[in-house]
Amino acid sequence: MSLLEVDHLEVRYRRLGRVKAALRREEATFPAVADVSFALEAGRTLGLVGESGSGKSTVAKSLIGLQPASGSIRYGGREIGSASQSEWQRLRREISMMWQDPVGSLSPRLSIASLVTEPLKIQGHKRSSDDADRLLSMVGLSTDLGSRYPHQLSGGQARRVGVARALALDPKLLIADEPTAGLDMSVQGEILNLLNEIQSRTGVAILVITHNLNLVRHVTDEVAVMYLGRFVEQGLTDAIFRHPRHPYTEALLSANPSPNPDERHGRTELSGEMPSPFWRPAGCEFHGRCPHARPDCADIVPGWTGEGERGYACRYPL
Ligand SMILES: Nc1ncnc2c1ncn2[C@@H]1O[C@H](COP(=O)(O)OP(=O)(O)OP(=O)(O)O)[C@@H](O)[C@H]1O
Repeated sequence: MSLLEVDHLEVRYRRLGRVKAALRREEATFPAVADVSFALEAGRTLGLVGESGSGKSTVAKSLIGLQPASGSIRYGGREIGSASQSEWQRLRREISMMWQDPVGSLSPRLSIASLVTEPLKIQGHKRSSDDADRLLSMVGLSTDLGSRYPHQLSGGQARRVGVARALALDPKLLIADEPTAGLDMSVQGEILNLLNEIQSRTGVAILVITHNLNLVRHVTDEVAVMYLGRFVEQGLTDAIFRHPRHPYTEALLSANPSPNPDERHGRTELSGEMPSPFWRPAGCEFHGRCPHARPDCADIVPGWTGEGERGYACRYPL
């Protein structure tokens, strides 16, 4: 049994102007996430990648109970998709979310010691300066920083504080949304090493949502590529980086070439913009932007092909 098992997840949002849409008998909601399934084991890291608007954050919000979804979300073997508020109070100790800019969004008037230990307080635990020192040390920060305030930290220190907060309750699952966004390359590397090191020490499972393929390459065991709310390719990171089968995956990788000669493959340029999820193209939803599309791609929805260490949804894979 995996720690997290997601089956046929679907999230629908209301369309803006839904009264007009209802009058025209169009659907008033649209699927921002459709038929998403995956499993994540303890101690493993899965990366969710895709362009802006592909549905990554929506998946994360449904996993932490902030966005109603259909389908099944099982955590530790138990269905949590329809967990009550009080069940979520308990689950929040085990499933932790690290938001983008985790410190910038917090109160500038709280000291760093208060910020890192706040999750303990919210869960009703007594907190002491020892807790703050332990958490700051865990993320490689000097305990002296506890008496400072967020605006006095560098970007890298602030991100470490965000990691400390997210891990304060010793979660089993960490969902990290763009953990390296806005950091320069060397600091990004430090944060990636920190996540890897904490995972090997604690066995926490990590779901990382990102545009940053370097991050995916360095911290994930598996990757799922999202396009218009669906997975188009999913599997072991090494296999996918060595030989992407879906043209969309190759296009994302081409935009961020690897220094590793084993990861040199053809180049696919992405043209145009991702369509809106409520005007979904017929056939393969990627066909209008795919340089390898054939005429029938516009009509026939590609099924899922499982192939050893990965699967993909393309009738004419690379
Ligand atoms: N509350 C909402 N109401 C209606 N539509 C929404 C809402 N939140 C997101 N969307 C739409 O759902 C789709 C998926 O958005 P989502 O934020 O999950 O994508 P994302 O891949 O996380 O993007 P980013 O990388 O920019 O964070 C987009 O078309 C977005 O415009």
